[in-house]
Amino acid sequence: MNTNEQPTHIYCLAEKRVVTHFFQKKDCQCIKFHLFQHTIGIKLTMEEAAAQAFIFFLAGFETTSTTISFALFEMAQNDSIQQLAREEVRRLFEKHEGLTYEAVTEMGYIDTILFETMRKYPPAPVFLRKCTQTYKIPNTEVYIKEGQSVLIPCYGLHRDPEYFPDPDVFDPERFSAENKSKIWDYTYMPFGDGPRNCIGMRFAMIQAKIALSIILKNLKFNLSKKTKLPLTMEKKGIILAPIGGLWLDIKPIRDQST
Ligand code: HEM
Repeated sequence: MNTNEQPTHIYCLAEKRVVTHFFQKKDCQCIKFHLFQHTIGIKLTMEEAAAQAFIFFLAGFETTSTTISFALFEMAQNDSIQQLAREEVRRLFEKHEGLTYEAVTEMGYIDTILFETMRKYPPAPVFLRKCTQTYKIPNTEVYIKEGQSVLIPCYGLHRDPEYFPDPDVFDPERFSAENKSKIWDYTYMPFGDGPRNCIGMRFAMIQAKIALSIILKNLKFNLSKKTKLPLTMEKKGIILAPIGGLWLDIKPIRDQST
């Protein structure tokens, strides 16, 4: 790092963690860190360690919380979907005696809700690639030149009526076991695609299902008048976010049989 620059918060945190924990205490984590460096044959500099910590923080936090918020927003407007999801949670909590890994993996309906939420509101609305080899798009005269940046319009593809009829309608059934296979390749990519797709995909799905199941079991929610409809999205952010936020009226469920 350039010593004239102020270290970033993430850099300081990473340095504290790596230096004190890995290098001075020489505990189990330290051995794992050295083994990892040895195995892949790469030595991480402090800046690289800080960059990795930063991308995990950026990519792993807001994306999942945004997805959970939009899922609640859609369920607040679709009471039958909210009720079906709650029934699934109750059934699986009863079957598995609480919130277990098995219960989470069997939450098929909530899976479809999350997939449909990420179709309508992909947290990363666009992502980028850099062309490494000049490529001619088949049956056209269009060339993508080496070194050229390519922007992949995930939000646009997900809302294209050619691939998703009535794209503004929230319909988890699009992702039912029967319908999922009918979706065209590369038209649905909330986690990106290829060797650099989202590394946290499985973790994100589990995390979101745990959060949603606890919320659905204990709370009932409706749309608050404070939410401005139709939603308009912030134009400057990296992660999709509605202007003015999402507001819900939330009530605790006292009688678990309702
Ligand atoms: C709903 C939640 C999430 C969504 C929608 C999401 C989406 C994405 C997308 C679109 C990319 C770019 C993929 C590409 O360019 O092909 C990405 C990359 C990445 N994501 Fe996620 N993500 C989520 C959660 C997470 C979580 C929980 C973590 C970590 C704990 C994470 C870590 C990463 C990392 C490290 C990358 C960069 C991978 C690379 O460049 O090789 N993400 N994510």
